[in-house]
Amino acid sequence: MPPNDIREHKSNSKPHSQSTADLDPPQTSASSATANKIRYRSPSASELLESGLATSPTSDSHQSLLSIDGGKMTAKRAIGRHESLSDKIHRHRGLLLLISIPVVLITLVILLMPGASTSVIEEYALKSSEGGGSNSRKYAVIFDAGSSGSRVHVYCFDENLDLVPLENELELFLQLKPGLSAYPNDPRQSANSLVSLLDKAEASVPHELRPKTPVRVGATAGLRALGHKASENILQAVRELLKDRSRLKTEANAVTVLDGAQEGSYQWVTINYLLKTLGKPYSETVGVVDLGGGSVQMAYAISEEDAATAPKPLQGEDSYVREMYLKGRKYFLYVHSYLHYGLLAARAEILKVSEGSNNPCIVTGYDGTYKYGGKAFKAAASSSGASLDECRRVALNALKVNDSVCTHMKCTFGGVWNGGGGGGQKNMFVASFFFDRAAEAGFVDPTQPVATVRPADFEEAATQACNMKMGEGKSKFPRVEEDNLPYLCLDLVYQYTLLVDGFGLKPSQTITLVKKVKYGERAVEAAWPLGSAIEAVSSL
Ligand SMILES: O=c1[nH]cnc2c1ncn2[C@@H]1O[C@H](COP(=O)(O)OP(=O)(O)O)[C@@H](O)[C@H]1O
Ligand SMILES: [Ca+2]
Repeated sequence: MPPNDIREHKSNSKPHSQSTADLDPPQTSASSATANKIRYRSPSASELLESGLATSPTSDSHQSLLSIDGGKMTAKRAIGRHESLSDKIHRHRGLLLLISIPVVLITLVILLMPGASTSVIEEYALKSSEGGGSNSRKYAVIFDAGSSGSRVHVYCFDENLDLVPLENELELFLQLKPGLSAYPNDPRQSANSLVSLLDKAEASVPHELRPKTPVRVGATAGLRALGHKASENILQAVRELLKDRSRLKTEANAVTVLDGAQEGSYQWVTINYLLKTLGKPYSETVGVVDLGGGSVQMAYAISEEDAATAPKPLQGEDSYVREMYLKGRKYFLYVHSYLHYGLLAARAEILKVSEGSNNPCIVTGYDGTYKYGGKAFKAAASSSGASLDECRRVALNALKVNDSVCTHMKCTFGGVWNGGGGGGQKNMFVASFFFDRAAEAGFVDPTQPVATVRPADFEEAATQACNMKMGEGKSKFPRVEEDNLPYLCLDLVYQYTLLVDGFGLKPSQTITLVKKVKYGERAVEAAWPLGSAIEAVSSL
C-alpha cells in the first residue's frame, strides 16, 4: 500500500468489529478552503503555493513588451539626428506615451480574449500559482501496468481538486500492448516498454512543476500472477528507469503491485469522483465492477452496521471493508478482487474444466489452443457445437458458485462474502471488458462513453454467439476482433454468469456499462488511476 494511502484504513486486524480508534476523526470545521473537498491528513493547497518562485507574470510580460517596443523606436530615430538618446526620448516623451498606451491596451485585450490565446492564459494561471496565487495546479502521472497492456494517465487538478484540462482533454491518456508481465525473464526490457509513455507523459507536465509532480506505477493482475521474485525484479527495473530518465517525483513505494482491494477502491473513488457523488450519503454513491484481463473487482459502499458484521476474510485475502474519508464523509467500502477471474484468465479456468477435451463454450468449428500466463490450453469445439446451457454449467463450475466454504453468510463465489448488498449497490457502473465485449457483440455503441444494459443482454447475445459457426462470425458480429471470435460464446456466457450467479444481480437489473464518465463538457477514462492520482495529490 502506498505510504500516503492516508484516508483509507484496512481493517485486517479487526475484521469483525471495525475499530475506528486509529482513524482520523471526521473533520467538521477544517479550513473553509478544504471543507467541501476530499479530505486529507495533510491539507496541501497552501503548501503548494511556495513563496518566491515567481514574480507576477502580468507585470513581467508587460515590462518586456514595453521594453522591446521602446528599443525599436529608439534605434530608428537615432539614425536621423545628432542628439543624444536621452534628449530624443525626452523631447518625444509625449509621442512615446501616445504610442505605448494603445500597444499596452492591445496586448491586454489579446491576453484576455477567450479562446484565441488559451495557452497564454493557462501559462499565466500556472505561474501565478507558483507565486502564491489562488490557482494552484497539481499534476499527477499514473501508470496502469495492467495484465494486457500498459497505460499512462496525466491529470491536472486545481486547488479544489477539480480536474482541469491539459490541452483539450481532462487527461493525457496513452496506452500500449503488451503489459509488463509479457517479459517475465527480462526486467530491463519490461521496464523499457514504458519509455515512450513516460517521455510523452513527462513532456505534458510544465517543466518547472516536474520535480513536484508525483509519478506512480501500479501493476495489477499480470504481475500479481507472476509471483513475487519475477515481479519484484521488474518493478526494480521500473524504479531505475524512473530515476535515470525522469525528473518527476517518485515517493517511496511509488512503484508497486497494487493489491486487488486497493485497485477496486481506487476504481470506486474514480467513478464517484467523476459523478460528483463523493460527500453524499453512502446509499447515493454507485457501486463498481471492473473486469480486467487477469482479475475482477467489485466495490460498493455499505452501512456502518453491515461493515460491523463483515466476516473474517479468507486466509491470505484482504479484509472486506475499508474505511475512507472523502469530502467530509466517512465511507465503509466493501471491496473484493478475484485473481484469475478477469476475462482472459477466466477463459483458462473454463478451458481447464474440460481438461484437454472439447469444450461446449468454444464456437462451433474451432479447434485451436488458448495461451494465457505462459500456459497453453486446448480450445476445441464439441462435435455437436457450442451450447449455451452446457457452457453455463461449465462456467458455474469454474466460478465455484456453490462452494461449500460459504456457510454462514451470503457469498458471491469461491466462498467470498457478497457484502450484504444495500443502497450502495443499487446503481452499478461496470467497466473494462464488460463494455468492450458488449461493444464487440454489437449491443453497445462503442462511440458512446456509457451504455445502459441488463445482464440479460449478455445472455441474449450469448445465445446468438453460441449458435453460430466460425464461418458466420464476421457477418453476424462484424465488430468482433478476429482473435476473440472463437471465444465469443465463452466470454458472453462468463460475463452473464459472473454478474448474475457470481455477483447476484437480477438478469433484469439495469446496469451502466462505462468506458468514460462525463465530467462537465468532457469525458474521462473510467479507470482506477484517477483514484490513485487524487490520493497522490491530496498528500502534496
Ligand atoms: O484506462 C483504461 N481505459 C479504457 N479501458 C481500459 C483501461 N484500463 C483497462 N481497460 C480495459 O481493461 C481491459 C483489460 O484490463 P487490464 O489489462 O488492465 O487487466 P487487469 O486489470 O486484470 O490487469 C483492457 O482490454 C481494456 O478494455
Ligand atoms: Ca485494469
